[in-house]
Amino acid sequence: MSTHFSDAVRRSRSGSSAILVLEDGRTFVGEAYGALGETFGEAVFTTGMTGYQETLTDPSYHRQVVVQTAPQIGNTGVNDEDDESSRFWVAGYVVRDPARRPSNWRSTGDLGERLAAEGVVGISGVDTRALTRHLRSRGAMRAGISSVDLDPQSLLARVQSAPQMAGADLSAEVTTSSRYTVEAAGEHRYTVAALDLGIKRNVSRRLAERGVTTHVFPASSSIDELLAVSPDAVFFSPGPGDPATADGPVALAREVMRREKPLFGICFGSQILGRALGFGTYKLGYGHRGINQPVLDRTTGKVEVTSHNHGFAVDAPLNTVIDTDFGGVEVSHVCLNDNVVEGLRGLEVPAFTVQYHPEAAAGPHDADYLFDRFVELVEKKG
Ligand SMILES: NC(=O)CC[C@H](N)C(=O)O
Repeated sequence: MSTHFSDAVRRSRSGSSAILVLEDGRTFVGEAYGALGETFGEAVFTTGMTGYQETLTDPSYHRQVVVQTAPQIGNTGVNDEDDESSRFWVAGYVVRDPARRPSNWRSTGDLGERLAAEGVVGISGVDTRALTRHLRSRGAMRAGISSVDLDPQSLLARVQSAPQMAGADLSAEVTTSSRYTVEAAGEHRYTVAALDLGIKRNVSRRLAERGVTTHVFPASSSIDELLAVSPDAVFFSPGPGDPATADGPVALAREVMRREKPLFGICFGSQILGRALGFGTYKLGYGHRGINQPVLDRTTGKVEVTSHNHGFAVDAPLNTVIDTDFGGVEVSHVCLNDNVVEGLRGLEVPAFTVQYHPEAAAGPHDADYLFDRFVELVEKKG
């Protein structure tokens, strides 16, 4: 460790020191936040000003070191209502200024303590603006956080041998071990079989509000297992990892479409459906993560402000009807920041997808209508 560097480590504000090392060698010094220890993952930034609890519990962040661009994190503590799954999933957590004293009427605890209890190794006191600009110009990359080894060179060697996100097949690590059911709220109207590739609770909640009973299935389920609950429709969930690895779910999506069951896919589910229709997927430079991404719904001409969390995207031509094994398909939604494909729609097969998060949690509710569209598709089919 250079003298200059150890001085910086000693100067850190309080508690234990920690370092963050990116795979290109860029290093940030700060304080340990959450659990003490060492962790590795893909460094990505999210721009949401609210919703850190939903972010931390979103399974799609599995194996990612999440950088919050919002400078103050933890102000409203944690509560018993906002978890999007049964645990924290992020591989590591990077913030600038953690709240010393959380305050909110729903708060039941402190974020730093919850991070520690969940075993999430984090770092605070980081210049998250500089880090974000670095990731934005160089791209998302592997990173390590350590409060046990403060030597950047030795940490860098381990960062460089950590697994990449490209090629990562993570569904089996986040999916439910057995099937469970989320009952419709009020009168039951329809039954949906949902493939859990890393589902968020708000998806089944949004469906339940519309009279849908959702049976949530493990990622490795077969078409016969799905059909055994006599679903009116099938849903493919969001989830972590590289869609290029998801051959099992891609084959399943083709089976669903062959049977002309209505099919809706969100995010990872959208990428899988894209592949099932014959499109490729690719890795974005630094991804879309935040809750104010503008998306154009080309079927209505309306712009919606939406919640995103994706590092990969579907490669499909924007301005034409595309001929696929399942008939004509068009790009229904695009991101207005960069023209990335944000949704697909079958013109003959009853299937559609969005690459972003109509379930929000966190985020605005502009895209809530997509759950209505799903139910309308089921109605039409029935
Ligand atoms: N939220 C998601 O479903 C993410 C999908 C995929 N893992 C990506 O990063 O693009």
